[in-house]
Amino acid sequence: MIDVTALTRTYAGHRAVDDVTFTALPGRVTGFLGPNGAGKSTTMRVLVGLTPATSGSATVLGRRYADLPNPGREVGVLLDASAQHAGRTGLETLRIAARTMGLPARRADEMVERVSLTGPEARRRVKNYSLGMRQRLGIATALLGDPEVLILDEPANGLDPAGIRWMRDLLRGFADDGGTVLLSSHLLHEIEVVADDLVVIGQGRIVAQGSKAELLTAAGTLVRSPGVAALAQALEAEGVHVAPVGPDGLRVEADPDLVGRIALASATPLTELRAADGAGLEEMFLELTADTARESAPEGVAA
Ligand SMILES: Nc1ncnc2c1ncn2[C@@H]1O[C@H](COP(=O)(O)OP(=O)(O)OP(=O)(O)O)[C@@H](O)[C@H]1O
Repeated sequence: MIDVTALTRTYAGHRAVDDVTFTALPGRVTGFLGPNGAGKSTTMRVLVGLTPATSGSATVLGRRYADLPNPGREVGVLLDASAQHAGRTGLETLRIAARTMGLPARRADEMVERVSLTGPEARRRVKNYSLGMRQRLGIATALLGDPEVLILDEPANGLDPAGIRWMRDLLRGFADDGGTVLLSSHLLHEIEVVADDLVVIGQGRIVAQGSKAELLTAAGTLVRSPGVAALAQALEAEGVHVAPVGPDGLRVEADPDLVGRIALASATPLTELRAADGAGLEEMFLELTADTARESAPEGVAA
């Protein structure tokens, strides 16, 4: 269980994290999603005591991370895979971490297997590791103490498709066994597949949160029609909010059933009518973060 309440972290007057509140529950994977610079890493750094909060609180298993007696046994953390000691081998890294946590050395060997590093890879110095191998080593370190909670910042960075699949299965299994997983990403698709709950952040502020199912439902209906203008008018006359999608489509904040009935009543032909899930979540993410993403065009400039 992770609890973040009214958390604010300011750097030189800039609110990197601004009044953020969310919970990550046991048995669920919570995806922490936002564009670059949104405040994900800062929130996670506060959670694990690497950066103090300016105000608000962040607790893991009901306590501040710094107050956990043996944090590695309770919380597995992967914040920056490139922060590992470059001159040590992977196995040495794990053995030292095991000793620090009071675990037997064989636990390190078990973790090497768990993250599918080969024997020769585990005996190679970390400076010669690929980014994907560093991520696997970082995940092995996080899992070493058999924690209840995992906090992972962009863990899929550098993993190939098979590695991403492997990590997804690992996180799913961890949550299914009752663990709490908080993982961040700036890529919706990466998170969409594995997360049960989503917390979306832009410019330090939460812009949406809820179960993936809820957020998908909130994405409404996608409808296309050769008479799209008339359809938009009919829907709006019923008090239903619409937004254009392409030349002949609308995204409608209502169920497909209601949209179909209004189309029938207004005798407007339809070429497509469906729940706007999947693509809807992506659109929602882009919309929610468009104001905050650095890629968005400045006001008054055509994109
Ligand atoms: N130590 C620091 N000093 C000053 N500003 C900082 C510091 N750490 C983070 N920031 C600023 O806080 C904001 C949030 O950064 P953060 O790294 O938390 O974002 P993020 O969502 O993790 O982004 P990314 O996806 O790029 O990793 C950014 O504007 C960043 O420049």
